Amino acid sequence: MPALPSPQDITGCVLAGGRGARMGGVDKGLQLFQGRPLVVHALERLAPQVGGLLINANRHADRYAELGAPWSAAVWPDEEPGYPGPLAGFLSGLTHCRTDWLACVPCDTPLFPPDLVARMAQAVEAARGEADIVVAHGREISPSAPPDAVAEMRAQPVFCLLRAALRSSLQAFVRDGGRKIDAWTAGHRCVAARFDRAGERHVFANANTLDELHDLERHVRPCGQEPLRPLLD
Ligand SMILES: Nc1nc2c(ncn2[C@@H]2O[C@H](COP(=O)(O)OP(=O)(O)OP(=O)(O)O)[C@@H](O)[C@H]2O)c(=O)[nH]1
Ligand SMILES: [Mg+2]
Repeated sequence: MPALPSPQDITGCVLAGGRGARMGGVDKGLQLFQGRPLVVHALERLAPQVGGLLINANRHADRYAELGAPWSAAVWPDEEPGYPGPLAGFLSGLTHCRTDWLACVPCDTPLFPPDLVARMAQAVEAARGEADIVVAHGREISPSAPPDAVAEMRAQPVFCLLRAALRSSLQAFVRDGGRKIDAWTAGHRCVAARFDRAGERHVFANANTLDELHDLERHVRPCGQEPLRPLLD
């Protein structure tokens, strides 16, 4: 198998299966961002990077199916009940993808890098194919923060590239009550992909509350032909 996964080897999975507790329990992926549901922004940005798409959601399956239709993105819920966390979303994606790799992104981070998947794939190649998981690393700075705001580079583990063969390991981990992403990834060959270039200060800014969502919205160019970008990088 070649060391560099190509887009056709990768299914993109938009994670929209959370409780949205900090947003008052709403279904986050359906919240509007500049007039369109967050899940649509994620699908639109991920589509050119991968061979196919799926959506992981635990509520409003019909609505997600309708929104995913332009990309033929099927909607799958968690296998485990009770909102066990993002690992359950990874598991659902690994169960239903038909490619060797799965690229996960959350639904609440509309500025994620347009070359996210290619750079995670390059990290597999840099490891000469000796990697089963790539986790994105980057800063998480709101576009509304002052220009001199600083934040540490840190793992952004819901942005990851997973080898599909990890499914049974993840299923066992989740069934045994495992919930922490890093506890699971630590048992596998895991490498980092760094997103620290000019213009990448805000790429992992995510909306966990409605205030954060509106704040993010105010500081991003209205959508046009170009991917969403912060007003000031
Ligand atoms: N499938 C699935 N995905 C989840 C679950 N919990 C969180 N996620 C996803 O993981 C990503 C990051 O989670 P959060 O930003 O905390 O979103 P959330 O869990 O909906 O929000 P809070 O309830 O406020 O923590 C989001 O894309 C969520 O949809 C879960 O139990 N199942
Ligand atoms: Mg979040």
